[in-house]
Amino acid sequence: MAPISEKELDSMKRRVAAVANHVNPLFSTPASSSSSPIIGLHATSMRDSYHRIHGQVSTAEASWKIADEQQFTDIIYEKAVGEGIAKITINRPERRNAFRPLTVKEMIRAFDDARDDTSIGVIILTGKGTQAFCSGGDQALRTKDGYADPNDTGRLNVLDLQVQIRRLPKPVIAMVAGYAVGGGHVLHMVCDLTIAADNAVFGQTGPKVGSFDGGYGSSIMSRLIGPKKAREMWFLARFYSASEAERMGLVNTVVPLDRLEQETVQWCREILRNSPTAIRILKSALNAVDDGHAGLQELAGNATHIFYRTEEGNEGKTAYMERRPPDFSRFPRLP
Ligand SMILES: CC(C)(COP(=O)(O)OP(=O)(O)OC[C@H]1O[C@@H](n2cnc3c(N)ncnc32)[C@H](O)[C@@H]1OP(=O)(O)O)[C@@H](O)C(=O)NCCC(=O)NCCSC(=O)CCC(=O)c1ccccc1C(=O)O
Repeated sequence: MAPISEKELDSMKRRVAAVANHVNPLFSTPASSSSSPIIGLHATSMRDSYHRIHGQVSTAEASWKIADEQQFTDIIYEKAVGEGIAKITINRPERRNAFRPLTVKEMIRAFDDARDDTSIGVIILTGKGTQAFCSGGDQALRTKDGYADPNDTGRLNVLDLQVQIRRLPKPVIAMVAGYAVGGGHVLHMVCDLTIAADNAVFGQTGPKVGSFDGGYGSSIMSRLIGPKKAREMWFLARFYSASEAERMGLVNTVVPLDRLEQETVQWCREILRNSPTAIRILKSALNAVDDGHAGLQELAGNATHIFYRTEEGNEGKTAYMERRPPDFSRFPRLP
């Protein structure tokens, strides 16, 4: 038998831990979201039978291991030891984590890896340090074609990243400390959930610096905060505090800066003990109407994915391979 690589071993450990975390009650302090309007309900539900059986998720710090086989320079790519969480950190704090084309290319590779790793169930996107999540495209590298690394033709390759996050069949959580502005603001909006630190600042700067995002940056924003507020945010290009952003529906919760990662990891753990297939389909379902044909394709692709795992789906393939007519008669025509 071929020896198991370190990567495969890591992956196996994460899958086993996911099962263990589900069946073993892990009693610890309940998730407390000071700003959550449903805190009372959340606290009450801790006494129901689900919580008696499953307990609370652990609030222990995650232990991160670099998953950097691809030698990144502009990002840090990590996976939590023993649990299904990946973390992608934009690592240009001296530029307030502005992205250049290389940064985006590296993020795309890391997201691809996290998608393909079956032991990963949730991905955190964040920025290095506490001053910025991301300040958008690196203006020093902006050319008339878009953003270009030295000797390259310019492009707007962050648009590919936005589509990748939107279609990725696992939840992506933006963990925001400091500025999330310009294209950085669009990135957090494209993520499925946003957990903000109390020092977070949100806003679009495009109209001030001669740029705009008329794609997801406009349509998703309008869905999140409503058409009037979206116009305000783009036309005036003001900045908003974390609490204003929470009131507007731009973020899921706001926590003290020193609890940002703990809270985010706790949300990841809560997601991880739920059904991966349910989460996968819900993500595509929640995007489907807005994403039109692409949304339908994503949702329907999930149906095919599940169908391939059924006896009925398999009978068609097996019959074809055995050069015989398929026998679908044993499968009921359900009402
Ligand atoms: C983020 C700030 C508000 C932070 O202010 P402050 O804390 O005072 O720090 P500074 O001293 O300003 O900055 C420190 C240092 O970082 C450099 N820097 C910061 N942001 C950028 C940036 N975006 N590009 C290049 N460099 C940046 C800054 O120059 C300083 O360097 P020094 O050498 O120390 O002087 C503030 O920094 C700020 O307002 N930054 C600019 C924000 C901005 O306008 N971003 C660009 C918006 S446009 C965009 O992101 C387009 C993205 C895109 O590709 C796109 C294209 C097409 C469709 C959609 C999109 C999309 O939106 O994604």
